[in-house]
Amino acid sequence: MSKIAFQDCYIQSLSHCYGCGKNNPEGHQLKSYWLDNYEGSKTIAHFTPKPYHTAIPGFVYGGLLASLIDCHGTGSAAAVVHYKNNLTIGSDPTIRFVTAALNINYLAPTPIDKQLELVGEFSQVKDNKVIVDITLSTNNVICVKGEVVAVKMPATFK
Ligand SMILES: CCCCCCCCCCCCCC(=O)SCCNC(=O)CCNC(=O)[C@H](O)C(C)(C)COP(=O)(O)OP(=O)(O)OC[C@H]1O[C@@H](n2cnc3c(N)ncnc32)[C@H](O)[C@@H]1OP(=O)(O)O
Repeated sequence: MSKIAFQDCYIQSLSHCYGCGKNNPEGHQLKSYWLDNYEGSKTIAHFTPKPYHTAIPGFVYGGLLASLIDCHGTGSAAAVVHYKNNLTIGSDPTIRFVTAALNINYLAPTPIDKQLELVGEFSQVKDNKVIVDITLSTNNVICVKGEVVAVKMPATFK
C-alpha cells in the first residue's frame, strides 16, 4: 500500500468533501491508496463505521456505504488519470473528478462492528471520464457493489 492517500494530495481548496476531505473534521475522511502490487489498476480503502452509522441495529446505513463508494471512486479516478499521464497527484494544474453517476447494489447486510474494505478496479479510463467498479466487503464477504462514473471536474466548480 502506498503511504500517502490520494485524498491527502488534493490541494487545500478541494479538501473539504464530506466523504473524503482532510479539511472536513465532521466528515468521513476516507483514505484511498493503490493496492499493493496493483499500482495503476486496483485501489483500496478501509473504513470502520461508528455505532451511529446504524440502519437496523447491528447493520450499517446504506447511504453511508454509497458515500464511501462514491469517494473511493472519485479518488481512484483522479489517481488513475495521473498515473496514466505520468503525473504526480497534487501537481499543478489540479485534475479532480466528480461523480456523474453512481449505481449501488446492496447484496448482503453490512455488519456495523467490522472494518469495511473497498477495492476499486477500472472498466474505462479516459482523461475526461473514468468508470470504477467497487466492491465493499467485510471478512471477505462482499456486501455491496458499486459503479462510479467519474467525470473530470469542470472549471465552473472552482
Ligand atoms: C461539490 C463538488 C466538489 C468538487 C470537489 C472535487 C474534489 C473532491 C473530490 C470528491 C468528490 C466526491 C464526489 C462528489 O460528491 S462530487 C459532487 C456530486 N457531483 C456533482 O455535483 C456533479 C454535477 N454534474 C456535473 O457537474 C456535470 O453533469 C458533469 C461534470 C458530471 C458532466 O458534465 P458534462 O455532461 O458537461 O460533461 P461532458 O459533456 O464534458 O462529458 C464528459 C463525459 O462524461 C459523460 N457523462 C456525463 N454525465 C454522465 C452521466 N451522468 N453518466 C454517464 N456518463 C456521463 C459524457 O457522456 C462524456 O463521456 P464521453 O462522451 O467522453 O465518453
